[in-house]
Amino acid sequence: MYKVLIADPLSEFGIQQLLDASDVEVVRQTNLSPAELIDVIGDYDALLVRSQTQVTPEVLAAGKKLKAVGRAGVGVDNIDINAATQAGIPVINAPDGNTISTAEHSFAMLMAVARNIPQAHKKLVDGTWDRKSFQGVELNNKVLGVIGMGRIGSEVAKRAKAFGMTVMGFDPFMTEERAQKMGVTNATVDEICRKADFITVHTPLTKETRHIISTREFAKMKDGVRLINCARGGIIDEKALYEAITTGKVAGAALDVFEEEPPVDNPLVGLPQVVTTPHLGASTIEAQENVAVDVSEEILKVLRDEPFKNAVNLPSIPAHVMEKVQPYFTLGEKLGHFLAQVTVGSISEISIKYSGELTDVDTSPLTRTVLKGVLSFRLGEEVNYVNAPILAKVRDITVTEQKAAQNKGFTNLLTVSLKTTQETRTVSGTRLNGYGARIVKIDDFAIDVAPEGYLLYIHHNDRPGVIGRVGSILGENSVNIATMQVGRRDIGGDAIMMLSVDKPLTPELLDTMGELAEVKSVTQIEL
Ligand SMILES: NC(=O)C1=CN([C@@H]2O[C@H](COP(=O)(O)OP(=O)(O)OC[C@H]3O[C@@H](n4cnc5c(N)ncnc54)[C@H](O)[C@@H]3O)[C@@H](O)[C@H]2O)C=CC1
Ligand SMILES: O=C(O)C(=O)COP(=O)(O)O
Repeated sequence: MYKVLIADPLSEFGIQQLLDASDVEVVRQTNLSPAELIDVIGDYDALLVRSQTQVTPEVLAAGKKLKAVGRAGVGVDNIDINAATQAGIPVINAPDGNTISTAEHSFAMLMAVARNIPQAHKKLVDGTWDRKSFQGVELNNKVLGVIGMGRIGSEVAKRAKAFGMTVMGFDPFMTEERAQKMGVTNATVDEICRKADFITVHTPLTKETRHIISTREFAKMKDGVRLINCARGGIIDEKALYEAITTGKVAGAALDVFEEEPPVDNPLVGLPQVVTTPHLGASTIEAQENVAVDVSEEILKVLRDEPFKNAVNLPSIPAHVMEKVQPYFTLGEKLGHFLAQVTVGSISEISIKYSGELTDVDTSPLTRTVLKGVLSFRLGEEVNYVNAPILAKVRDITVTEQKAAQNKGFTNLLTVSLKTTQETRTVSGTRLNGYGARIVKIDDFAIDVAPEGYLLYIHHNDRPGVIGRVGSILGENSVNIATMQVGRRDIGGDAIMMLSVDKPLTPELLDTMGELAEVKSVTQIEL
């Protein structure tokens, strides 16, 4: 039974599939203090949060059983991604579900600041019919600058155009073609500052975007400009914004997010020109249902060891790539695991060669499976697809990927080599139609073995009687042979035997086999 802790309020409808899952127990405990969370997290397999709960390195370290952290929303700045990656914990977010709600909220804020709606409302509620103080501005024919033209920024731009605004957008990933298609002028931050009547930010908060709008940028802006931040506090420098408003440069600002949340003694809150909401961008029935459904679905997949998408600490795999690489995930892992068991010495290099149709796609997800297979032999459950590359790197293991169009007759062929301080060993595998995964080559020996169960890998001299003696010893010791394959280079030369057996051999029996005449080595492998 998997235990899932929901630490921030999530939509009941959205988490229904978790509640319905017979292999999951859901516990809802919101408003836990950091110390309380650290205290309880050790019992849980997954943790689900929104933006409130801080998932610190200490929380992750205490979460000994944690297999996933889910974020029902986009921004993951409340989760220590580095620490999660080091610990091999996938962080799953729900990037699509709240786009429209946040774009609509941003637009509502833009209109509120253009027409002083909250201020006028408040005055009327307080008893004053004041029609003079709240003259606003039209949006029609005004210039809107959008910094960050991702999901939300693009939706805001679309709505602005419907209101007759000219839109200038800045995003390092926006191509000229996409800008044209959207009817947006591709601009720099500098150009936006000089020309825009309204500026809205929709980037994540990063080192680069922190204070992307500050004193220098305000100085370039038109008098009477209005700013909107429904992304993250700190993208607009709050001190510089306060200064720009109080000196009359900026006519107004609409803020849904703050450098410190909730804001404490923040002079912007309460300024007559500033409209504020308490981080409500994603707070709609629809968005909350969407993000909770999305993240619950993904968390279930992680817990059940099924392929998942949207992990922020794993590269996402497009569907057309997934279709090609997924059938090889298990094979990749098994080839790695096989080599880790047959090699001696400490590993210095893992190289993977892909040939055939796999050369057309990004094979890095497959490389992760190979690394997991190699490293998990020694490091056990500590290794997974998230942390395998880091664990290899900290151990100074070089990982190389090679692609060769030539495929030696197989639709696809994966060849993995492991270089250690003492030797280099190589294994190749493929998937055969109707037969599934097969190991087809070990070092220089052609072979055909299913990579599963208990295997005995015997290196011997090609002499009459060796195979019979091996079979007899196993039979005398009640070890049933399921399949047997032999491979040799030349008649009477170096040869290998690969047996799959129904149960593992005792160390004593392995020693006895190793002492047989003409047998050079016997290695037991479990796949
Ligand atoms: N107020 C709220 O409740 C909500 C806030 N958000 C926040 O909104 C922001 C945007 O979310 P999405 O549009 O879903 O993300 P997104 O990832 O689709 O878009 C972000 C865009 O910012 C761009 N970007 C990154 N660095 C940049 C830079 N230096 N200059 C200009 N652009 C840059 C990226 O290229 C990307 O296109 C995030 O910070 C997210 O956390 C999201 C949902 C709700
Ligand atoms: O999705 C995001 O990035 C948000 O900021 C929404 O935050 P929330 O889930 O409403 O606490």
